[in-house]
Amino acid sequence: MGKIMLEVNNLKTKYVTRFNESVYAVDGVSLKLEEGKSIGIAGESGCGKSTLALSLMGYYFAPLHYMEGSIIVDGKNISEMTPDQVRKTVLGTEISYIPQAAMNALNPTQKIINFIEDVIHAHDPKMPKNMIYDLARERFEVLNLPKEVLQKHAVELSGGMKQRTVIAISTILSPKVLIADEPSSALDVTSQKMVIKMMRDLMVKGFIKSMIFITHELPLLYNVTDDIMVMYAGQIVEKGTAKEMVFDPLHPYSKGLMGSIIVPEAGTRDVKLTAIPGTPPNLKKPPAGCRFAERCKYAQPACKVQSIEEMHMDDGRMYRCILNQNQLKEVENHG
Ligand SMILES: Nc1ncnc2c1ncn2[C@@H]1O[C@H](COP(=O)(O)OP(=O)(O)OP(=O)(O)O)[C@@H](O)[C@H]1O
Repeated sequence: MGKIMLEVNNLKTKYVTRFNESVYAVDGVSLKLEEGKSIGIAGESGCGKSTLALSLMGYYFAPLHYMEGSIIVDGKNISEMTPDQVRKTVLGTEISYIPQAAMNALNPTQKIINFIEDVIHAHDPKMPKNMIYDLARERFEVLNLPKEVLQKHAVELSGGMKQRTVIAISTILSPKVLIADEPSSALDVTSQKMVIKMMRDLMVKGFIKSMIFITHELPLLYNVTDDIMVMYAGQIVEKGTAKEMVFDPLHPYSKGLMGSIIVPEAGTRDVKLTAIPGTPPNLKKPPAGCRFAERCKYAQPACKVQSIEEMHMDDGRMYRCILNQNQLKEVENHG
């Protein structure tokens, strides 16, 4: 096993709304990410992926609140740091986050090099301009961006270039963990894959140490991340290698998620277009039993009352269901 870059144990976070209601958006998430590895996190809209990304940085501001659990980045526990400590000692260097639609958030009045200078100077106020240029050019090369882009404004760039520029800015301090939330959803599928592969190249070249990608599209992660976790209603319901998860999902929700997605590349998998009926539960009052039970065609009476623990298998896979694979097959065949 390689060095652990990120270890998360039983992390729970919630939003507190202005009506003082709690939304339990991340409820007991654990994960381990090794140096040189990537994890993809997939799930439907509203299942807590973005909240998990925000929570992993340990940077909590109302309405998001930390409840319990630990986040350890390269041996350092960041879960109990103040936002100010996190800003100074974690963001950019330990963990860097590319939020959804980040490419549209670039201030149009600034040149690209200015963004890069700002990020570097927040961390190292004395770094001279020529060194900043060198660092920027190095990243740009891996990301296939001409150095002229450094002198341009965001509005002058195409969508793909803007996306790659955002990645260059976010990784300029060589973070140990890069978290990218739907890093490329505004692009076509081929460009999306390209963007994700470029991030991988950054990791291979040592500019970042590990990565987490968040996406709706589980198959997009195949061939791109090492492992995939499927998230549902604030919990991880399944974890396996990308290949296992795409070709042999175990949890009924992952099976449904695979079936509800059109696969971009022919031959990746036979897919029938069947959306999962129903909607995720309200996270203000999550169900006592399995959170997916209301939508699950395999559900048994016990599923709705009994809390469902993670089931760890000998081969390292995990899924959260009281039925084993034989029992699921049995239900499939005999109802
Ligand atoms: N600021 C907020 N205040 C209260 N509840 C929130 C807030 N932001 C998100 N939520 C709720 O938290 C839950 C998880 O939302 P989150 O955005 O993390 O899901 P997601 O899987 O990232 O969805 P998407 O793929 O659409 O971004 C949802 O029930 C959502 O309504």
